[in-house]
Amino acid sequence: MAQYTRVSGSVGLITLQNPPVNALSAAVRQGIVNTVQRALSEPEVKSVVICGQKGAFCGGADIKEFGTNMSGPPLVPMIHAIESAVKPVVAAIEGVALGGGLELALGCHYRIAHSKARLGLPEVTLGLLPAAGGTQRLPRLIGVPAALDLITTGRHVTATEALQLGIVDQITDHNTVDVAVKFALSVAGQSLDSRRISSYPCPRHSDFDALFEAAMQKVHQSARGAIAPVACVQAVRAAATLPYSQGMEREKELMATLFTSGQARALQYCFFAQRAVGRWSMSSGARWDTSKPRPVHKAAVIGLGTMGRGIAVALAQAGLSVVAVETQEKQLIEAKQAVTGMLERGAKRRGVTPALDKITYSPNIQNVADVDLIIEAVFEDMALKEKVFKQLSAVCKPGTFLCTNTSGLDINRLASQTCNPELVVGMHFFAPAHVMKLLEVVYGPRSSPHAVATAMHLGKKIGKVSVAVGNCRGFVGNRMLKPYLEQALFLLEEGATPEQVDQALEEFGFAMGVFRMSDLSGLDVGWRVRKADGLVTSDATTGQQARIRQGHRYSPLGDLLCEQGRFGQKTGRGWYQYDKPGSRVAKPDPWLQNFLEEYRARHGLVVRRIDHQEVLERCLYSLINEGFRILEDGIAAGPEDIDVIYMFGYSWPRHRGGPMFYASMVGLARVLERLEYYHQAHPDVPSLHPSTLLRKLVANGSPPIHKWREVIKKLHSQL
Ligand SMILES: CC/C=C\C/C=C/C(=O)SCCNC(=O)CCNC(=O)[C@H](O)C(C)(C)COP(=O)(O)OP(=O)(O)OC[C@H]1O[C@@H](n2cnc3c(N)ncnc32)[C@H](O)[C@@H]1OP(=O)(O)O
Repeated sequence: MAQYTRVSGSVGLITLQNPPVNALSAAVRQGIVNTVQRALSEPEVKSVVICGQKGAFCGGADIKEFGTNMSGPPLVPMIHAIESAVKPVVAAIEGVALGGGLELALGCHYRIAHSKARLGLPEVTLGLLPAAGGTQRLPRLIGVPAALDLITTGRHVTATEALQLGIVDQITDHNTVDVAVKFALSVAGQSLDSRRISSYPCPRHSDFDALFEAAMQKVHQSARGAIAPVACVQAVRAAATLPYSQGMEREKELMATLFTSGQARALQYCFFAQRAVGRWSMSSGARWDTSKPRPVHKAAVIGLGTMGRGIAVALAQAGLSVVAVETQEKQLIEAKQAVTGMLERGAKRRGVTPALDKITYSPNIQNVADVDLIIEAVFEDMALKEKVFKQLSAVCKPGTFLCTNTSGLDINRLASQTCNPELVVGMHFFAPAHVMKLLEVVYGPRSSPHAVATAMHLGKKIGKVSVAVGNCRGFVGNRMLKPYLEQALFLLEEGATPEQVDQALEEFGFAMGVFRMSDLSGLDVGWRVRKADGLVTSDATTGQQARIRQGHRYSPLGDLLCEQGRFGQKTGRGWYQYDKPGSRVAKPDPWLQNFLEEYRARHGLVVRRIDHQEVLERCLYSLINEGFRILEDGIAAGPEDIDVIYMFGYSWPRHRGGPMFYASMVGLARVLERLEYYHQAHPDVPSLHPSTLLRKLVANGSPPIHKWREVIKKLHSQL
């Protein structure tokens, strides 16, 4: 809807009304068309102001309408009618002007923004392009390089940057609508010839060919197979090289190909999935809307290794007071230096003062006595963590939440070391902890809803996308990673090379293939865990028996590399070779080739040709299969939780919508059929055995992903 009022005698004020962000639904578009017509037809009205209700101008097209048969007036002629108006139209921008919202503002003759407003064309992040004239008007207004940057990245700009770029004409700290009305009165009757952006020539550039070639190269490098950024460059190129009307035709054509693409569906699913995870629930039935977080003003971090340092930085940057504890004197000094550097670099990037005074460093665990919440980040060793939890429980004030940054150990066991197990939750950060957006908040059987609510709330405060998950080995992310890594090793045994496996996964869209990623994380990390689990030793050294553990197929390849001191990038050798320890450029290693050949010969393994399809199916479907088991076990509340974890923590390509969404796109029947096929070929690999939930979903006619929760509920009620 849009409301129309006449203010100051001669200004028609149009207010978009569709809370919370005044998205351009069919009703809002119809409202704009009607009210603009009315304002233009009333002789008393000399100028018009468009604003949004409740402090938000407009969050763009209504994403919920995409995929439906969109009725109501289309955006392009609506904006054209505003631009062609003979009375000045002023956009009063408060809050956000994003996507179609900014395109609407670009159709107005003047734009006045509040100093706190944010503007942008984020359509690319939804697999689309700004197809309401945004790709044609913005380059004409601010030049091709700046428009390319905004349209291909989708980044939001502040009002100040928008003013510098020339997107807005004025910014104000006062009531934006009042300022806009006053301005509208002052420009009433003036010529609008120079105010219609579509009539501007696109600013020339010394070498358009080179500029667009560089832009295309840049998006190809960063897009990892996403098609929208490429279409954005093509559309801006049309603005630079064609008359406006032909440019609009090109924009429409390109949008048509994007609009119906699977990538747009995936990215729009991601948008809503990211918001859905905030509405968390626990398997006990406790939920986000009935569980109140407790305030956290002061926090402590125990253990200042890589993770602890990142966590301390993330907390301090969000304005919390932090006690950073490291009992090893030398480590404490090094950590202080490192954290100071991280805070200074971060502050420089963001143009703020570094939050150095927010952190106090201490070698003494007793100094956490007055904090509200503690995050333990000591070495990943159960005995050590148990000891620390016991100590913490004795020294902290009543009500202090005790969190652990374990990546997979049992939360319940740690909770049982404390006097108040209901205050214990996992906060699983991802490295580097001050950069990576994902936080798994892990609840054990005794964690209280308040503890979960507090950790989720804190996660949001420090800028993380937090997902609440249940307690099991590896939680959601690392539990699903296990079969994926396992398949990659089996593929090497059967004849593939690390380069081949990585290439297939990188072409799929992962930032790094499994072997390059393992080299980066350090091969010794998993080795230590496998040793603790008693998996590394075997009575046999050759033949099939040497590759069986606890009754199932096991590949000792990773263990053998570690025994050679090949821990990955940090030692200069792993699945690849590197120029020197710490170098990042991975090169195929002839040593590894020989090693694999000898290994296969020793174990009587027959090499065969493995294609990309098999690599993808075995690695991804086994991971997805585990995802179904996680849903079955109630460890994740819904597929969105898993998908968000994989997109934000494991570089799963966003344009494929997360592993569970991807499975729904491939077709559940197809995933089931391929898992059955591979399980028949490898009956000693349980992770290839299709899960009950997958079978149930297929038996139920493979319902769309938003209906899976119903099937899961039914399944749980049958158990
Ligand atoms: C046919 C097409 C022709 C022309 C091309 C035009 C295309 C477009 O305009 S595409 C849309 C472009 N706009 C965006 O991408 C903005 C999306 N929204 C956001 O980035 C954020 O929501 C926000 C910055 C506007 C606000 O952030 P925040 O304050 O953190 O709130 P939430 O993100 O939680 O959002 C609150 C609530 O609003 C829903 N919502 C937000 N934007 C839209 C939208 N454009 N359409 C529909 N719904 C929207 C969001 O889902 C939340 O709802 P729930 O709480 O129910 O999840």
